[in-house]
Amino acid sequence: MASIVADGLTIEFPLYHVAARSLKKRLLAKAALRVRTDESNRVVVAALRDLNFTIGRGERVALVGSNGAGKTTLLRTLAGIYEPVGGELTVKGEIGSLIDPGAGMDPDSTGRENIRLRGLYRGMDDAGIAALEADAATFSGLGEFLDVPTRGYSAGMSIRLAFAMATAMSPQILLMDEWFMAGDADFMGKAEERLASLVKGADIMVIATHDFGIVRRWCTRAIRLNAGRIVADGPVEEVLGAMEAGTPLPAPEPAKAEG
Ligand SMILES: Nc1ncnc2c1ncn2[C@@H]1O[C@H](COP(=O)(O)OP(=O)(O)OP(=O)(O)O)[C@@H](O)[C@H]1O
Repeated sequence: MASIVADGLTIEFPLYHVAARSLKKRLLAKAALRVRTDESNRVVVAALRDLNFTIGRGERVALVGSNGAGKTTLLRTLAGIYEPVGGELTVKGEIGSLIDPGAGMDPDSTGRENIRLRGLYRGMDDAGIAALEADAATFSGLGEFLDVPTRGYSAGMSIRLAFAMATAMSPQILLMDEWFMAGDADFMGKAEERLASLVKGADIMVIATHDFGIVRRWCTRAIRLNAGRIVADGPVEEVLGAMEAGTPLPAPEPAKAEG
């Protein structure tokens, strides 16, 4: 059964090019809550700090919070793109991610080749790959562009292909960034039904979004992040209601300084 368990999950990014002593000092003083120096005297930004949560089967979770809160970082960590520097993350179940349209695509290969590569990566047999190719070709509506290297695709074309490929499979855990819901109107009209059945078929969905309409429509639970910490976690109306009412956040704790 699909599940996600985070226990003290922490993600940090080193900030390179911050070697000059005075700049480092100024940065640390200004952003003391989020930035610290590590044991190697590097300046690091704490993108996620000590997160604890469990997501189980049937939950559709929205990650909400202001810019830089950590939503995308958490989504990417769940997808296995970032390694935690602290704590533990246990993800059980096959993941399908609609996070970066270019992720997992070879820019020098054509759309069609990328579809085949994805099928191979998923361990599909020839018949499965042919079916995937036919389905993604029809659904993406890319026509002759399917035989052009994806490097030359516009953002909208990349979304179409990524969407077509991802929704042709049915992952147990669906990870999604909101802009996957923001394709052109024509395409989204067609995509809507498919997205709904994808969400329905998944055991767990996690979506990062600023759009409360999307949250209310698709989600059962909201986790609110602020400066890399969870500040609220509960039913959608409870979390969004507090955000809309402007309920003040608890005072943030500074990142632990080591250097
Ligand atoms: N690759 C990276 N290198 C360095 N810092 C990063 C990196 N990715 C994210 N960060 C930092 O981590 C913090 C969280 O960023 P993140 O993109 O996860 O926020 P977000 O909630 O998704 O924001 P937005 O709503 O603007 O997309 C920010 O301070 C950001 O600058």
